[in-house]
Amino acid sequence: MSAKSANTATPAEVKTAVEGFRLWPGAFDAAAQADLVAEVFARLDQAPLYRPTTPGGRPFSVRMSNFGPLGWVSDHGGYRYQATHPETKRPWPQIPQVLLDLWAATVGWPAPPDACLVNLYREGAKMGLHQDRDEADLGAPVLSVSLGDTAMFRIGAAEGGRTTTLKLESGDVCALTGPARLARHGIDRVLEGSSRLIPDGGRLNLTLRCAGA
Ligand SMILES: O=C(O)CCC(=O)C(=O)O
Ligand SMILES: [Fe+2]
Repeated sequence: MSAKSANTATPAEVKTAVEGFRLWPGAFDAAAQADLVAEVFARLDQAPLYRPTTPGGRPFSVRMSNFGPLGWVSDHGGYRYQATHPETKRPWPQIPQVLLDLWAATVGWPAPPDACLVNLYREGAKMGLHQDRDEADLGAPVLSVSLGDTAMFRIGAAEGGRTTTLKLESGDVCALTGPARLARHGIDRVLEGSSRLIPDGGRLNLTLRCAGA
């Protein structure tokens, strides 16, 4: 299915080496990317980016916030979803409509997402290989939008074994579905300065999930 709602000239889904890992390169055109970045930063005024820590107490290199009824957080209490920002204690802002439309146009899951994690990568930030498994229903897909600097994304099967690396560029959309829902994945590095989309530079990643029951 095309991601027409993302304001594009019918982006095509491309085949990848990992079954269930779906990729729509250039799903957002330049104008749609700029609109989305503006919408995201306006919402971040209400829910500022912050640097979470791992349950063991190490700060993430990525700065984070969330939109939607539930937001992913991490601290000494573990990984979980909660309805409020850990620092401001306020509810997260709403998920932008364009992202809800994108979800409906791509992954075809009957329920809308209730969580949108916002990741900002700057100054060498990266994300180690991991699985997304803090959601109540691990059958629901995970959909992610890349904006700004290009990322080197690594992905491999849930069980382990060899991994594949591919570039995620600004405007690309990808999804972990079906057999790839629990795929191990991470961001090895971000190619600093490869895009001028984000004010003050960097890479923004928006990840939509069905987190609650
Ligand atoms: O930044 C990305 O593209 C991946 C982010 C991710 O895997 C996560 O937040 O769980
Ligand atoms: Fe992830």
